[in-house]
Formats: sequence, C-alpha cells, structure tokens
Amino acid sequence: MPPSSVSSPAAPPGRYRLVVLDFDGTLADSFGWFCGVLNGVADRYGFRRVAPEESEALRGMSAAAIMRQLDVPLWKLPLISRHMHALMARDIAAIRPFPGVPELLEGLATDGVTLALLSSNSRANIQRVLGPTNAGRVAHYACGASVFGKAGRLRKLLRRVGVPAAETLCIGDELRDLEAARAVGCAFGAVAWGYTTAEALRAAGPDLLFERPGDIGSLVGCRSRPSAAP
Ligand SMILES: O=C(O)COP(=O)(O)O
Repeated sequence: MPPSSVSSPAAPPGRYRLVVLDFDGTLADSFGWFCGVLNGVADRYGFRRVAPEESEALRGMSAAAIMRQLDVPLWKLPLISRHMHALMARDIAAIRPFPGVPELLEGLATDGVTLALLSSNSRANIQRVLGPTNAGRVAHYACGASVFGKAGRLRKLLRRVGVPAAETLCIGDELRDLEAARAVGCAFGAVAWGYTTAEALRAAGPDLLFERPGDIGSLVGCRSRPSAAP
C-alpha cells in the first residue's frame, strides 16, 4: 500500500530529533515563478524551451531525466543554477512561504525538534522569503548545495549537528531529495505540493507522504512521545 500521511513502521512518530527541510517546493511556493523564468533561461543557456503542455510530464521526472529531456549539459548546470538564484533574488518579493509553513516551523521547534535547512538555493534568498521569525526557528543552514550534491552536504550537516541518520527525517519535494536522504540513511517524507508530482514521489517509496504542511507536525513532533528525547 502506498504511504500516505501516516507513519510507516520504519518511521514512528516522535522518533526524529532532527528534521532537515528542503526549501523550493517544500517551504517556498516558487514553482509558478520558476515556470515563468525557465524559457528565458533556456534561451540564454541554449537548452530546449518547455512547451506549456509539457510541464506536467516534466513534474513526474527526476532532475537528471529533466536535464536529458531539455538537452541541458551537466557542465552548464552550476552556471544555470547561479543565474536562477540571481533571478530569484531580483524577484524575491513574489516568492512566499506556503500557507501553514510558519505554523509548521513554530510547532516543530516548540516540540523540541532541531530544524535544519538543506537547499540548492542561497541562504540570502531563503532568509528573505522566510522572514526573520521563521528563519530564526531553523538552527542549521546548509545552502548552495549543487543540484546533485545534496547527499554530501547532508552527511556533513549530520556530523555538524551531531544527530545520527536514524534519528533524522528529511522532508522534500523532489526525487533528488529522496535520493540524498536514502544515500545517507535518513528517513524521507515527501510533500505533495511541490515541483515533483505526488505520484512520482509515491512510486519512489518515501517513508511518509504529506498532503499538506499541517500534517507534518503531528507525525514527527516529539510531544506525543517524550521518551524519544535524548
Ligand atoms: O534553488 C534551487 O536550485 C532548488 O532549491 P531546493 O534545493 O531548495 O529545492
């Protein structure tokens, strides 16, 4: 049976001392903005434009498959990524956290869960979108990870924070987020509101699948299981 907003045997509620959050598509509602700038970026860097009827199919693919589909050479990826982040800085006022995200961060932090943010985006963009109160609830930032470099950054983050992978839940909206969590041995909770479709995420077998931000706190918070605290 596909996982839904329920805990699997591998991921009982209250087990996690550390929650590592992705940013774009997980906390930040940036997909509409991304679609709006993508074809301009395609023209600038010489990869294929996306037709409107094609974008839903791309949402079912991994980042690597999307790059193949659009003829994006791997060597251009850091340049494209940097340019995208500069465009987002220009347009930052248009990017908002998803409804429910402030409450989610507040609830987890109040429950004693340590929060970290692992993103390919820049720390400046992230902190401007979240605002000081939300950003202040995140204890550790690992920003500017390369598109396919999240596993390495996650490993370093866990060492820095001092929490084992077995007590860490990563939450994200893309298959590369799931792959990074798996590579390091962390549980993974997929969100159904991001860049990648819920169907594609479900097919990859996440430990949890969240339908809305409000579902996360009750499943991973410590309050219901005080014995999970160190
Ligand atoms: O901005 C990006 O390149 C993607 O950012 P993310 O890792 O938070 O999804």
